Amino acid sequence: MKLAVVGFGNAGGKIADRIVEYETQTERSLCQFTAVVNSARIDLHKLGYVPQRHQILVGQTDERSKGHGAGADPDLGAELTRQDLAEVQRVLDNVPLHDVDAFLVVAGLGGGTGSGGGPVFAEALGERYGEPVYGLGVLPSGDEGGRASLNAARSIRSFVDSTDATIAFDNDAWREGTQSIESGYEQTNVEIAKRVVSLLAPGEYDGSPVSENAMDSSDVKRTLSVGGVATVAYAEASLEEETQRQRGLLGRLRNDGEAGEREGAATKVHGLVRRAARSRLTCPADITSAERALVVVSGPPAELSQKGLVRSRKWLESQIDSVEVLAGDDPRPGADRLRATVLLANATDVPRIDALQEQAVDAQENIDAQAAERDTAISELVTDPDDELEPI
Ligand SMILES: Nc1nc2c(ncn2[C@@H]2O[C@H](COP(=O)(O)OP(=O)(O)OP(=O)(O)O)[C@@H](O)[C@H]2O)c(=O)[nH]1
Repeated sequence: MKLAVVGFGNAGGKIADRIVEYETQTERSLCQFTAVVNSARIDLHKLGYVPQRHQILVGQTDERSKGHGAGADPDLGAELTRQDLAEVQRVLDNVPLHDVDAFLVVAGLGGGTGSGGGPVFAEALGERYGEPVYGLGVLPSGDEGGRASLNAARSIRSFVDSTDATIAFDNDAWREGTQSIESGYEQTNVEIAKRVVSLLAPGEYDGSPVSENAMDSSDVKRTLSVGGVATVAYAEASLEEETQRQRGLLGRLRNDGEAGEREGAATKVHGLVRRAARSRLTCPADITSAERALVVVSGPPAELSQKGLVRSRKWLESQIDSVEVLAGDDPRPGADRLRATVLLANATDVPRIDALQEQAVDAQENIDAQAAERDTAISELVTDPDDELEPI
C-alpha cells in the first residue's frame, strides 16, 4: 500500500516521524508523502524525518494559541485547524495522488491539537479526495486523569465518524512501570511504527521477490471497509538454523517454495499467527468481536509456508466466526526474523474504550460541578464575613 501520512499534534507528529524512520531502516516503500500539523511550534523541532516544508503550524495568529499549542482543549484544536485549513490543504497539493492508495491521519487523543484537529482534517480529506482516509488514534493511559479521558472519549467518536476506519493504540496497555514517560513513549512509538509498516508496506515493489500470494493494498482496503475501530496483533520468531545455514552457504537465500512447504514451516507459521492473535494488541479487544481480519506473514521465502498461511486463515476464521479473513505473505530474503501481523477490523468489544467513556462521564460531571462551585467560592473568598465592605 502507498500511503500519505499526516501526523496531528505532538504524538501524531512523533509517530509519523517514527513510521518514516522504520520504513527507511527496513528499506520498505510505504510513505509517498508525510506531513505534520501542530499548533505548538516547539513540537516541530523534535522531528527528524518529515521534511520541514511539510511541517505546518496552525493557530499562529490566534490570540489563544499564538504558536503555543491548544492546551489540551480539543474544541480549540478543532477551531485552529478549521481556521487554517486552506493552508494545510495547500501543502497537500504536493501529494502524488496517482501514487497514493490511502491517507493515514495519526494523533494522540488525550490532548487538544490532535484530538480536536485530527478528525476535522480527516473529514476534509474525505470530502476532497476519493482515496480512503484511515485514522491511527492513541488512547491516553488511565493515570493521565479525567481531562485526557474526556478528550479521548469525545475524539474517538469523531475519528470513527470522519475516517473509513480508525486503528486504536492504547497507551495504558503499553505502559511499562519502570520507564520514564518520555522513554516509554519512544519505545511505544517504535512498536506502533513497526506494526504500521509490517501491515501496510507488503505488496509494494521494493526489489524483493514478488510472491504469488502477496498481500495487496486492495486486501487492506477490503478488510478496513467495515469501518469502526481496528486493532493490530504482532509476533515475531527467530529463523530456523537451516535457513541461516543456507544463507551462510549460498550468500543469499534460495527462493525455495519446497523448503517453505516443510511440515515444520507450516506449523511454525500457524503457531506464530496464533501467538500474535493472543499477544498484546495495539488496543486490547476481544478478537472474536472483530468483523474481518487480515494476516501478513513476512520473512525469508524458505520459511513462508503456504500451508501454514492457509491453516492460519482457517483458524482465524473460526475464531472470529467470519469468512472474511485474508492471508498473504511478504517475502523478505534478507529478513532476520519471521513476523506475523494480524489486522482485526471493526472490533466491537474493546473494554478500554468503555472504561474511557465511564471515566469521561465522571470527569464531565466533576468539571461542571466544580465550575458551578468555583464562582461561589471566589465570591466568598473576596467578601468579608458579614458583607460590610464596599468594593471600590
Ligand atoms: N504513544 C504515544 N503517546 C503520546 C506521545 N506523546 C503524547 N502521547 C499521548 O497523546 C496525548 C496527546 O498529547 P499531545 O500529542 O502532546 O497533545 P497535542 O495533540 O499536541 O495537543 P496540545 O498539546 O493540547 O496542543 C497524550 O495525552 C498522551 O496520551 C508519544 O510520543 N507516544
